[in-house]
Amino acid sequence: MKFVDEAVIRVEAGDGGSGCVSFRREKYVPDGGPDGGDGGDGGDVYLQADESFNTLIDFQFERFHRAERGKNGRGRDCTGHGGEDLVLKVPVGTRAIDEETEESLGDLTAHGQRMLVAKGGFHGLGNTRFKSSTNRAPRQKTLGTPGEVRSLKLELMLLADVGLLGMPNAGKSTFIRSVSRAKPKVADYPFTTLVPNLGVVNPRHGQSFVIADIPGLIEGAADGAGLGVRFLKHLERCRVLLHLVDIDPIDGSDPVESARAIVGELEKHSPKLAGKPRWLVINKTDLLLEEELQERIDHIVNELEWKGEVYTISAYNRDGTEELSLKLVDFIDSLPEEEEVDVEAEVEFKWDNYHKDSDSLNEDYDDSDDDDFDDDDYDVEVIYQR
Ligand SMILES: Nc1nc2c(ncn2[C@@H]2O[C@H](COP(=O)(O)OP(=O)(O)OP(=O)(O)O)[C@@H](O)[C@H]2O)c(=O)[nH]1
Ligand SMILES: [Mg+2]
Repeated sequence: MKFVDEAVIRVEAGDGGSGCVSFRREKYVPDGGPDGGDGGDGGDVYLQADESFNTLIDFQFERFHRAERGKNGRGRDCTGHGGEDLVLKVPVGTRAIDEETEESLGDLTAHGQRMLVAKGGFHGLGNTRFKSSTNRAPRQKTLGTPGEVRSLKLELMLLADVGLLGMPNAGKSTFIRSVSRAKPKVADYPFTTLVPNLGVVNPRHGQSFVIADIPGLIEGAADGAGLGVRFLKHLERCRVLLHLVDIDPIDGSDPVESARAIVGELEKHSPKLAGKPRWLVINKTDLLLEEELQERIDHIVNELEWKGEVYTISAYNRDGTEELSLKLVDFIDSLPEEEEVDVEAEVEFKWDNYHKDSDSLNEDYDDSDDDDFDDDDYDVEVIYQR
């Protein structure tokens, strides 16, 4: 399964509707007072996690998303309607990043969780608001403020329980093929896998886990060699990592050296990942005769001074793979639940002082000595003129 896990979109909140300048005009009521209503606030744009989506592929095709503008105010004290909010459904596990500042806005980690990503504009005020004892026929109004516009980078962290690590050609894709229904390409050359693959493993009825196959790592990956370490981020949420080691590499390289290189890259790139439970999985046992096999396994384990779990498999023959899957499902089930996420809580909005600007805008209007109706009319929407 090909996984689209990044998308850049543009979100535009609605502008605030403008206030209105209008005066009451009725039979037998000469000189009716001001009755221009306020505009409505612009609609906000939210991201909402939804477990029925598991890729960001829709956002690759539809990049522009705009919430509704607030309606302008009208005469007879009619306030304009607020613009409708726009809620974009994204898969659980999506992270939103501001493309310009590269600031992470937050992660959506549970179904139903919402995050505000663009705040709608604040409404403009109608002329009713400017009425005072000295100015009973004000002709001021304010315009709505523009809605926020933002370029967002969405990243989907694959929510895999088990992550596969290893050199190119170690047999990672063969392993995921043998234990799940995922069918990534397998070939006898390095860097066959170019995008992460996910597979669901179901070793026992009612118990399953998700496994992630990522492109192989090589020495220097943390500095960009090969395909680099950018795919390691997909393993950040895994509960356990499987380090696959080819027992008899076709290019004659030393499995111990290769394994050390992987651990080195992991530590260099992310101490958090390096601190996760890691199991050694020695693959391709079918390539060696039995007497040679045990010797080679012991050698690898001793040289690496490996203290943790060790498994030996032949991913190709499916030898030992079922046992490993059962151990994995039991291990994952035995772990304490991950921190509870408060689903009700909205993710904090980082620009909550946004309205400060629109408030100060209104203070600029000092109508105490503004009796001159011919004053700058440029932004006044005149509905009624005496
Ligand atoms: N004999 C034998 N060959 C295997 C076994 N597992 C994988 N292979 C072979 O090793 C080669 C590489 O396998 P892949 O599964 O593509 O390896 P990978 O780790 O996904 O490689 P990259 O995607 O390049 O990182 C293929 O030719 C497989 O057929 C095994 O258990 N025994
Ligand atoms: Mg592969």
